[in-house]
Amino acid sequence: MKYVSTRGQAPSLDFEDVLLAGLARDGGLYVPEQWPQFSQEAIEAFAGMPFSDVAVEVLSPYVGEGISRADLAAMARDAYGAFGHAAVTPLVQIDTNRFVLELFHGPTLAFKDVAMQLLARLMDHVLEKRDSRATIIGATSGDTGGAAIEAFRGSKNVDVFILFPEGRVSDVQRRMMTTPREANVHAIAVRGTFDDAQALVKAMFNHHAFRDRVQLSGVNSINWARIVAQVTYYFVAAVALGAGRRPVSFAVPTGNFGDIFAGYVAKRMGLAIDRLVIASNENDILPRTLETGSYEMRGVTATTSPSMDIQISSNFERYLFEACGRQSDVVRAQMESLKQSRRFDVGSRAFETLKADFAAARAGENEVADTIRRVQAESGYLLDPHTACAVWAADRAPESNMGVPQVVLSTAHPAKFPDAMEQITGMRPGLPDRLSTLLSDEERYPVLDNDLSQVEAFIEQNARAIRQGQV
Ligand SMILES: Cc1ncc(COP(=O)(O)O)c(C=O)c1O
Ligand SMILES: N[C@@H](CCOP(=O)(O)O)C(=O)O
Repeated sequence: MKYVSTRGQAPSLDFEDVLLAGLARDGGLYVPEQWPQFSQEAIEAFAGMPFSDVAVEVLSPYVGEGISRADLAAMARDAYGAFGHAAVTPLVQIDTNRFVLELFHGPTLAFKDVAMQLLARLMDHVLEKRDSRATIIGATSGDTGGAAIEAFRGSKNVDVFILFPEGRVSDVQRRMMTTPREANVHAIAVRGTFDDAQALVKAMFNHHAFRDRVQLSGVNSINWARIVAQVTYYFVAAVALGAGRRPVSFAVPTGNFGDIFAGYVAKRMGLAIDRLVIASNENDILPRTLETGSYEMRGVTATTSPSMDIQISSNFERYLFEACGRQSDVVRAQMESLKQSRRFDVGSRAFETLKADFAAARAGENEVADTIRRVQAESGYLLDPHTACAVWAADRAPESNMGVPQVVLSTAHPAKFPDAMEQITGMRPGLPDRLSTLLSDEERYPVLDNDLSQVEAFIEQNARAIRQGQV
């Protein structure tokens, strides 16, 4: 399988190079040249398979020859073996036709672990094979950072630097990044928003001299491997609810558009998905785009679902590329317009496709709180604020009551947001015993300005690989 850039000006790469590249050299995002197809029989045959076996089936056509099926299977078994639930991503029924897909049974209690645990093993495997090293940078609004630091801590092949917006993540999220003691992992607070941090990451990728000097790699969902590893749970959930015989709908708490794009990929591969519902919090750029056909940035509002406090949804670029018929010059112009004027028009053809592929709704802060309290009162189930946005959106999506099973992706455990949960429910959800010292462990992190040269200098000074002259 070859991968092409959404901006059409970077070389096509195979899976291993895409895995290490992160962002394409023209600033675009890699997508596969074609979408592999599964027949309905092949999809139905996933029923009853262990999660890791479905992951191998889903990833194999994307990975190609470079990594053997046996190695991929061993990495998937290892990645998912340590999850806190035997099903890895269990479904819990909370209403007649409503199911919560719990994606938070990994080490850092958020859906990011599902992809990151496998991604770390894939990267290590490829770097080991090439006798090479990488410097990984990432931006986080709270969860990607902890998942990346957990997955790569102690790795001898990589140094990890995660930028998070100062004061805009929960204490639990911050401490998951700042308390690990391994010398190869670093959390950096940036004076700014997640969008600023993500812009710094992209700027480092686009600064080719720096990129080559430190052998930059990325673990945000700009990295294709992150997306494809998230596709697995759409198949697993849909098959458990009868996929093949009937369609299933999904409501997805959305920020960087990665998780919902993974659902779109599952659909392109043959999974019968009735509705993909984009759920946003007050930072509602995507629902507004679905209404108007115009993507327009506003300031970011801090909410009780901080991981979704995002205006620039990186993976929307992948979707635009598909929706406009893979015209990279159109995407390039849209991204240029976003940079210059903080807006772009989706275009009439892509707008029609967008409205056909997705529904969208925005949950305000009161609606998030009401949803958490209502679902708890009605079913006893405790939603975290991100998942609550998705329940709210699922209730409002057109055609959400057709008798089609509705799966709400639960992207984080409520214990990651104890202050918000206490404020909303009066109860403080506790962390699992294995994290009992998290809130008292010593933290280490610098606070840097939103300034490219300052951040690059910190990375160059602190990457072991660079200091030791190994890259
Ligand atoms: C808990 C949680 N929910 C939802 C999201 C949104 O996911 P995505 O960025 O893939 O749209 C994030 C972060 O991305 C998150 O951490
Ligand atoms: N919500 C995310 C933001 C980054 O998203 P990613 O999926 O592109 O890594 C976070 O928690 O960091």
